[in-house]
Amino acid sequence: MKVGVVGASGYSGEVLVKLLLGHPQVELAAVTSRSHAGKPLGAVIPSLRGADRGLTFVDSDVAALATSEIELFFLALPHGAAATYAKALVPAGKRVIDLSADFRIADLANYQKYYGAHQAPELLPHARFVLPELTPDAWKTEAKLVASPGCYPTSMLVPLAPLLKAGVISREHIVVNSYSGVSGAGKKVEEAYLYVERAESTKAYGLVKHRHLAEVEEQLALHTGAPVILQFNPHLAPMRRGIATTITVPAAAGATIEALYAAWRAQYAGRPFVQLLPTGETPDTAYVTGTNRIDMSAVFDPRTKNFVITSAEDNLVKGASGQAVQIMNLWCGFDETAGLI
Ligand SMILES: NC(=O)C1=CN([C@@H]2O[C@H](COP(=O)(O)OP(=O)(O)OC[C@H]3O[C@@H](n4cnc5c(N)ncnc54)[C@H](OP(=O)(O)O)[C@@H]3O)[C@@H](O)[C@H]2O)C=CC1
Ligand SMILES: CC(=O)N[C@@H](CCC(=O)OP(=O)(O)O)C(=O)O
Repeated sequence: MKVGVVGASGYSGEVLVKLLLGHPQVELAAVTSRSHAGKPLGAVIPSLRGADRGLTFVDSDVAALATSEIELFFLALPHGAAATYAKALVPAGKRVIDLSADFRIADLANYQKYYGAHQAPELLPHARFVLPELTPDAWKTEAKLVASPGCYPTSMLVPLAPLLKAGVISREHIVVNSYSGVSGAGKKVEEAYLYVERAESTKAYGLVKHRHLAEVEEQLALHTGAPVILQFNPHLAPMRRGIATTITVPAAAGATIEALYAAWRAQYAGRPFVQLLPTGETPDTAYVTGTNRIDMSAVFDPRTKNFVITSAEDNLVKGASGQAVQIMNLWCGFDETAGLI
């Protein structure tokens, strides 16, 4: 099957390209970028020098992509831009997996509250938000367009959704602190992301209403049947990639750590990309970088009666491109783990 990456010169695009070049069932047939059109892939992504299969960047010309032989496109574009591509590709019969936020939020008013005007609201009924370990299978036949979850949302939804559903944690007073590598901000030249600003320094940002709350709260309400409100505190950490998330939440009356792990095991038994670490052992971004895994664990604090839950993932793999490949695998009937570790 021929696939293409639109926006292949960005951070998530680069990781997608590498995963797809190593995928046993697909042929990477197009890599696009407006600013690098005409350049060999290995000249723009130096880690692929000599290994770029002769691919050359083409312009991100949506009309040409819509009439190409390519069956499935990954959109690794900023939100807003992604919708304008989907608007032409989906009616042309292409499958689209969008890494941006444009189709993650089913409720248009909720999208507009955080992102402003939507460029293709007519596609929303055909789009499905898919977090493979949580989303019921119906999406595989219903979707024309799949929204891959955000990086921070993956790090919270995977731990929280089964626990809220099982009633082992409180629905209130959920506090989430996340620490992201700087690649999470995309490949942009801004003072805030310069080496001198970010090296050996950590700071909170995006308080108190980060845009990812839109999809996290919508998904938690969907999975658990009632509204959930989170306090979300994102931080920029001095690392290239990775997200470490710590969630503090009151335990439900009588809930034990064993009940918490039982709820996780019930949801994730047999899922290759969710690893449960024993209570007392905490996940580390160093051990998930380059993998499609999310590692997580929890501990009960008898003093405060809180559970403290921690997760770690690579923002560019399970938080973006690896998860998008996992979605393609499930959508196209390939092995879920094809091309992924
Ligand atoms: N970085 C991360 O950790 C994560 C990112 N995402 C999402 O994935 C998407 C891509 O993110 P990321 O890789 O970080 O972004 P980057 O800024 O690193 O890359 C963006 C890519 O899109 C292209 N592009 C930029 N503007 C436009 C436009 N208006 N029209 C067409 N192409 C454009 C750029 O190439 P050129 O300008 O040459 O065309 C580049 O290839 C975003 O929606 C982001 O929110 C999701 C999860 C995690
Ligand atoms: C560190 C950093 O700046 N992170 C980005 C989120 C990462 C991202 O790309 O957002 P999506 O997952 O929605 O695509 C931010 O806070 O806006």
